[in-house]
Amino acid sequence: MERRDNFLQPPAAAAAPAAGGGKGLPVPATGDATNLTSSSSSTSSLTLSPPDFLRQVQAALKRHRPTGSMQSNQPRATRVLVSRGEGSTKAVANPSVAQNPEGKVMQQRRGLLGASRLRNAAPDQNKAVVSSQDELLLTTPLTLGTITDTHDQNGGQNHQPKSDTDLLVDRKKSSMEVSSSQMASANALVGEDFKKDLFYLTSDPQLTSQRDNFPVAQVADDQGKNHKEIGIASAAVEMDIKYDAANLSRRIDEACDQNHGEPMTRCSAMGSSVTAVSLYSGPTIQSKSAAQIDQYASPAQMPQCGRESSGVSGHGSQKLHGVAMNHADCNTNKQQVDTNGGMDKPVSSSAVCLPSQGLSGNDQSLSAKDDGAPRRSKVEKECRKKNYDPDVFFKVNGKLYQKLGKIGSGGSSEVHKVISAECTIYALKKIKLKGRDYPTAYGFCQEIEYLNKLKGKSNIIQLIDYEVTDKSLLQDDSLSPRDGRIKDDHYIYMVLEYGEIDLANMVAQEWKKRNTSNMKIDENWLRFYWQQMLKAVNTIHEERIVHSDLKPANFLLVRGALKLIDFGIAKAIMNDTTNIQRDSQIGTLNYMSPEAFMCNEQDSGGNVIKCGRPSDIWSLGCILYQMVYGKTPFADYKNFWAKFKVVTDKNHKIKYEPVDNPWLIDLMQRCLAWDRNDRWRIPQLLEHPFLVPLVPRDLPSIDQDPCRLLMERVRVHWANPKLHSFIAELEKDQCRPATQM
Ligand SMILES: Nc1ncnc2c1ncn2[C@@H]1O[C@H](COP(=O)(O)OP(=O)(O)OP(=O)(O)O)[C@@H](O)[C@H]1O
Repeated sequence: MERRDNFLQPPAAAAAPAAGGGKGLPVPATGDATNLTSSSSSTSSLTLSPPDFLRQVQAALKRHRPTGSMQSNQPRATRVLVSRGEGSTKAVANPSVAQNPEGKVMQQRRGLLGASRLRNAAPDQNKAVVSSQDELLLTTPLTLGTITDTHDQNGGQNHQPKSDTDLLVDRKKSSMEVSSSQMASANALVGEDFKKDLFYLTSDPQLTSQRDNFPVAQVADDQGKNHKEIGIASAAVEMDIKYDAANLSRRIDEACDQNHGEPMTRCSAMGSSVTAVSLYSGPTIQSKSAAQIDQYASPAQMPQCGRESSGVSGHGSQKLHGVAMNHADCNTNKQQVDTNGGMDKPVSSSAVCLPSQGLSGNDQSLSAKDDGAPRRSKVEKECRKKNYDPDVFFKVNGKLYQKLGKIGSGGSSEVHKVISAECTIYALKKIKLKGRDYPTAYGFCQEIEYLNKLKGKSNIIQLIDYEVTDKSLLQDDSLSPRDGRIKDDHYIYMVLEYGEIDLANMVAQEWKKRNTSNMKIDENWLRFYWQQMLKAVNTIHEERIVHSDLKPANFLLVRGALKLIDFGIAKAIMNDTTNIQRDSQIGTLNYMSPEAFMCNEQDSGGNVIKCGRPSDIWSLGCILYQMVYGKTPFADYKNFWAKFKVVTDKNHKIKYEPVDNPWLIDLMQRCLAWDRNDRWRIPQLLEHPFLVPLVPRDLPSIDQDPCRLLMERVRVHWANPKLHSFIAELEKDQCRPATQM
């Protein structure tokens, strides 16, 4: 009600937007920023004394989206981070850290990591691991003595600080060509034994290289269940229907149904006698494919178990055929392939080598032959020896995911598009641990912790499965800190819902459209995504998590809805003050709040500056500003130091060019108030008039009511500032928020 009353205030009675502590809602003025942005908090005003490290920073480095579905030529925001481990080793140099001996810091990490919960948390999609807030990791104070300008050329995985005084600005691997090797598809035997989940995947590299144009595949829903088919890479999935016959026929039906009633491929399923079935969406195969496949698949795997030469023309345009074959077929094809050197024959599909028991392949379409048990068992034996090809597959908790292409590289990870045995597309995030210090590695595990905590939340990317190959990271039986770095080849794998495109690309596309057609802002587009962003961030704030690295690239579109990703530097709020201490990773420059820049410094009142929810609100404000104006508020300040100076200057006025809807400017100002206490919280923002337009109230419910019609007419001209006072006068007595109609 307070808010509604505020809506009704005439402009004269309204306080200045940013100076009102976020409590009042004045009728917005026009786009003149100078009298709209202010800050007035004693608590956060600072005597600026930038830490030494900052002087070392030359510039924030930019990263680019990879090619592929999310590719863009737009410069990418780059997170600034300081190696956690290095941060802690520099504690001596940093007074704030000196009070927190490294050992204690690390002990906190381990103790609060909830490692046992991680360890015990079966990667069960249906079972969220809920942890109490108290158990969450308290991060170490920011230690900024260690910053190096390390250009990470290896997928952001080898952060080796150069010197004590260097600031590590993580330069993410920017270009992301879809390497053919990453996208290689080949026949390979999956699984070391023939258990229920035995399956066999293959796809043609040409098809995978056109990964976004593929006709059919499946994408899991939030919980990784109830697969839906969407356009995606061609892949053959061959299942041992001895174990899964019922599902198989259902899936074939589904696949056909999803393809608008047309079979996406010719599927051969011969009841219980059929040993394997391939589902294909049938692009053209050319002889080149065979060479590629041979190049990337294990040569030993392919001829024996993997291939069938279906007679598809090497340069024709025939579609691939669904294949059902048994071991005899494998062997037959082996001979064919071998005869041709394994390279010059087109490869049309894969086949699976199955155990002999219960198999009697008689698929007529392929003239499958059963040559008898002795021969089968020989093939089986050979097949059992095979392992998966790591160039082609990832293995996570024993499950294989075939690589379809690299999506991107983050500061610490590389992310691949993969397809599961269930023909579901996922994103697989792989974090290399070798060479990292233990606190950093624990930090990576923390992201898993948060994603587990956020399971089932529709606006957060869902973690389907994960594996930490260094099991010691998941043990909390010893709280003693571990020194040194991880020496062995260890990885963290996270199987995630797959996002089709990120907001950064969408904004870039929108702006391209706007520029070419001289269009104005599409407010509905803005409202639609802004509201979704707010809701996503509200979800984590309600869970007492601060994301700390909100930027357009961290919102992914999944089946039409925005979802939040990348909790790599997210932090749990530890107490009711909702302030947190920030870890050594400090966010992405263009979206960083003043307090993020000054984290752990002292304000004029001697209070330590901390980052909490308001810091995320600032980042959201920067994103909104970028959506409205095509650039972030401080984009013109090119290097780190210039940015630091201007963002931390409470007297700096952000420039807001006029826009048609003045509420939009008001909204940005609510988010970009310099004083974090003046920034609005998400529940307020969700009620802002930009999202919830005011409508007439207390009017007769007669459509033709003249007063209502007048109000609607006025609303059409809402953009005209001259009408504001008139509207305000009218609404004072006549209107109420739409939600209360
Ligand atoms: N679930 C997903 N679906 C599709 N793409 C994804 C997914 N998760 C991450 N990506 C993409 O992979 C890239 C790196 O991912 P992510 O941001 O999680 O890694 P990071 O190492 O934490 O990077 P950053 O330093 O940007 O935070 C990004 O380009 C992102 O869009």
